[in-house]
Amino acid sequence: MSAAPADPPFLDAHVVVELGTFRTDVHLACGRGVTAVLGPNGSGKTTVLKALAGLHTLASGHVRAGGRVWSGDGVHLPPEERGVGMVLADPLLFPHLSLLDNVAFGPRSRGMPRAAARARAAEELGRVGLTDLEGRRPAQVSQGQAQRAALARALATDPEILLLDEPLSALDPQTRSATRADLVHRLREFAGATVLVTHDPLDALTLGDQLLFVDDGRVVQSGAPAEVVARPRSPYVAGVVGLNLLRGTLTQAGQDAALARSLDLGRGEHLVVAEVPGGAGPGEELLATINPAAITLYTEHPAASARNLWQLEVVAVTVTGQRARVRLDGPGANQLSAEVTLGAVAELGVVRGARLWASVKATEVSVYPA
Ligand SMILES: Nc1ncnc2c1ncn2[C@@H]1O[C@H](COP(=O)(O)OP(=O)(O)OP(=O)(O)O)[C@@H](O)[C@H]1O
Repeated sequence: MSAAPADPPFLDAHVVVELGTFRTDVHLACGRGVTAVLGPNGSGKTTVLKALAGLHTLASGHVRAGGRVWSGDGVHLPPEERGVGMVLADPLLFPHLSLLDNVAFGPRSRGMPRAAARARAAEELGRVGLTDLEGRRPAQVSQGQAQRAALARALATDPEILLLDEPLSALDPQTRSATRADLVHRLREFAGATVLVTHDPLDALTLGDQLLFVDDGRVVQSGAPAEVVARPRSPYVAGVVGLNLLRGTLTQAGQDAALARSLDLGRGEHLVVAEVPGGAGPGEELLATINPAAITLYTEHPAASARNLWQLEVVAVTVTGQRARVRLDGPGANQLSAEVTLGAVAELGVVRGARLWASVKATEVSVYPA
């Protein structure tokens, strides 16, 4: 008996766009729910959104949504014929219209009679908690309220795909946090697929059902948030989820017993680990993560010799609340980050240029196939 075929993704896209010398080549397969797209500046995130919206023509590939072809096979539907709603960092509301008329503009421009469009707008504003403010103009509401109105406007046209490009980035931290909570609530009720472009790991982890990391126009990793957080596959992804990532090969058996379970990091450096993935053989390439909080710093060579010990230079210190993130550099453990208390910063004299010893226990290293 053969298994029933899986449902095709609600949004299935292979976006190949050429902008001058920059080429984006990204596959997206999204079910209903939120796909969060992360990547460094200039990596192609907005290009993907614009291609989905029909604002860029594909050099090749396709965009299919809700069972229809939007791009590809000789088709290029203009933006207004795609079922997309878009929210950018700037809410871009018409200043001379009330919130109600701003939101009604979408359905009106798609041919809905005025009274019906206003009723639809009122319903959408109610869903983002703005009923009391629907008669106000954009200048008479807060930044967060304006952004919620922009979301209502995007959803008032009943899009199949909702595209959000850094929707919270222009908000101050407190408004951002409240608006993020509103967004989580509203998106849960949205029946289509949402593609959210963001730089903020918290946005991605709280809103995303799946994460897609893009670098230099390519997907470098995708998966469920828990999977990505546990097993980052590139330094960029590891940085976003706050882990150190090292790559090495499993040491050949039969060498020094102390190094029996270790990764050869190159340049004569080894990382001793407690466990290796089942079935991994000598010479196999592996990835290893280390939580910055698991790294201990010393000013002198510690007496109790931890197996993983490096002498490194402090290249940056950043403070968040009661803890400091210390970026260290040196041979064998390039760009290692440690997280220590502010007390330790004072005690150890952690300043840029200081040379410190950093150690991590083998049991604190998590190893998985590269
Ligand atoms: N119209 C254009 N013509 C030529 N190159 C462009 C054009 N638009 C964007 N680019 C280039 O394409 C690359 C990707 O841009 P894109 O805006 O998609 O990046 P992004 O990941 O959204 O960046 P950011 O996080 O900074 O918003 C960049 O190198 C950018 O300079």
